[in-house]
Amino acid sequence: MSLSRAIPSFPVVCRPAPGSSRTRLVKDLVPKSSTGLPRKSTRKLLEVAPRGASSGFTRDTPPHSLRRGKKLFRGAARPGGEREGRLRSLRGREEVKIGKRTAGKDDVRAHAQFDLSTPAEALHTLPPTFASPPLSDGLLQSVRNLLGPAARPTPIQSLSLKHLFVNSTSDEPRRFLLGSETGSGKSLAYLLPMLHDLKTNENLQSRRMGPRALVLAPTHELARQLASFGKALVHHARLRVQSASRANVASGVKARVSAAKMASAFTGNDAVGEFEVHHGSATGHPVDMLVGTPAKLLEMARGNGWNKEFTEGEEARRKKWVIGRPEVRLSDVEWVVVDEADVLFDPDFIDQTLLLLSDVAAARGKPVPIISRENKTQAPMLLDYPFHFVLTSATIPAALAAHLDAHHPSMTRLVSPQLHRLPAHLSLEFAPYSSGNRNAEVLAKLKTVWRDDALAGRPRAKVVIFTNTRARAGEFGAYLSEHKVANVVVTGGQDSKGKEGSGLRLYGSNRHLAGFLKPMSGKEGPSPSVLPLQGSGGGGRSADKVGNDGPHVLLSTSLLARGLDFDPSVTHIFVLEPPRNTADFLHRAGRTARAGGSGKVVVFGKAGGRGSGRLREMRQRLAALRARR
Ligand SMILES: Nc1ncnc2c1ncn2[C@@H]1O[C@H](COP(=O)(O)OP(=O)(O)OP(=O)(O)O)[C@@H](O)[C@H]1O
Repeated sequence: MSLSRAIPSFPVVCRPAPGSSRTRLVKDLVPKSSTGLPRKSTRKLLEVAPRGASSGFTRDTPPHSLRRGKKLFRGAARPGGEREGRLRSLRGREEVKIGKRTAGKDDVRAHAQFDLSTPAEALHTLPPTFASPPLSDGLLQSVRNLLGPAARPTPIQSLSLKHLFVNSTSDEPRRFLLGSETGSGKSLAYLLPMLHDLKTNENLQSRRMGPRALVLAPTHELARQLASFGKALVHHARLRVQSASRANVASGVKARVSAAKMASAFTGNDAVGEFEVHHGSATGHPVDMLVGTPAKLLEMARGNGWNKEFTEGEEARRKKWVIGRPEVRLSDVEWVVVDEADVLFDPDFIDQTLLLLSDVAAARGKPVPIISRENKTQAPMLLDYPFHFVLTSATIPAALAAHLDAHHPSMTRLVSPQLHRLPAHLSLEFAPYSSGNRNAEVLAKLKTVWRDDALAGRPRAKVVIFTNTRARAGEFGAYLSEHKVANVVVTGGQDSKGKEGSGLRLYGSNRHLAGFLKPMSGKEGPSPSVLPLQGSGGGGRSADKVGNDGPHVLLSTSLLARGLDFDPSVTHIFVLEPPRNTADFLHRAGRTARAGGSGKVVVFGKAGGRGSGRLREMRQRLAALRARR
């Protein structure tokens, strides 16, 4: 089959909204509204890890030793709209019934934002260790190298070990939603069964041209990190993992790579720049797992410029807009994972995501209907994708749950008991601005953190500061520079002219970001940051090796709040204004206190007057999540 024939010929009925996905992600990650599709009566399989498992990062004892029993919960069928109606009628009352228990206002608030329909008390026997089987020997070795020999699976990983490893001869597509709090190891929870399956069913003789697994992520930064993680895992399994995302280079540096080089990266030859190239193996077989944003993967599958408005006629010729050659074919794709599914199914991304999924289905010879959120009158229809389909998220907004109810009613939802909660060892401080000079107050707080570190003999904390706008990130970065505090600003709209990129303030490149991200190891042994886990929750600071000569302050918007695995040396998150919704807050806060480690979030906001309600509201919402039983 030629590459062009792999591209579906049906008309495109949905186009991504204008502006890059990256730009829109920076603006707002709010799941604004549901897809508009009516909720459907559904019966699905739900299972939670036991509550006693806590965050699950215990190293010495199996995390599930406190299990109280076992039971597979099958959620009762829910008539369309029942939950929404129930919530409406509940608002304003002090105590209400949710399921079998009485809930307070707190629960009602939490229910309004997130899907909490998975009951918390369904208890199970789950695998307490990483073992072979079900893992292959090679994967097990990689896990031990990455996490240390004593590492135990987290609850979401135990659920995955139990349910996602199935008889490899089964043709039945696996469909799962994995939900667990930030930093709880969801990447491994989907990578292990997927890589295991790819290895088990590997056939080096077949003339395969395209990837066998796609992992979708909302940002290039996350795509690159997931690809690095995947590479570390497949070291012993000898599979090929590739990031489709271009390097995030410093301002003014151009890193275009020719289509020929792109193509060669997928056939085992070398390339530079755009791709992190895994040098060709002896067999020269193409990439097994490809990670990228939906926009990037669509571009590779359909050809560069496929979504430009003017592809034919005078204007196109004038502007030299020509649809490029497809660089990758989708007919070999057996697995699709949607990481950060709540974002990729939110209104800003859902069209691209669904289009890519339908392209894969069509390329595999089983086209599915293309649904469009614009066509709200459509009846819910099943999307029976001909591949294994796994979604993961640290938050399950009601809109995502509605989409799954409507189109994937049989999808199994596996959730950890800590879903929609802050990490166990994360402390929270609210810091209302007390003067008109907000910048000075934040700087003073920063200095207090570092002074405390010095007094305690700890290495200086790295601090990630989130703002709601790019302008604010840039402005505060400039202020810090004036006060001799080196910082990096990584936002979706860096100054491409490099105007402000001089001096102490750096406009983010991969190198600068790397100083804050957890380094990847896996070949020789665990990375310094995962070896010595200290304190009750483990996850002590890494050795002072991770770019600690560079800036200790990173400023960003929501761009970096999703999925990125920050180093344990990032012990503080500053949130300069309350984010627009709780989900965004949970993701920002979750960049610290990862993998059972500890950390602190300081939330700034107006103390009084106009706009002060947002801080109060954020407090109430977080209290609601905390109070949830
Ligand atoms: N079983 C384990 N024991 C110890 N560390 C682990 C374990 N599983 C994963 N980790 C580490 O935990 C960190 C967080 O993992 P990961 O990024 O997959 O979390 P996540 O749940 O996807 O978070 P987010 O929701 O923020 O994307 C990683 O550094 C990973 O190496």
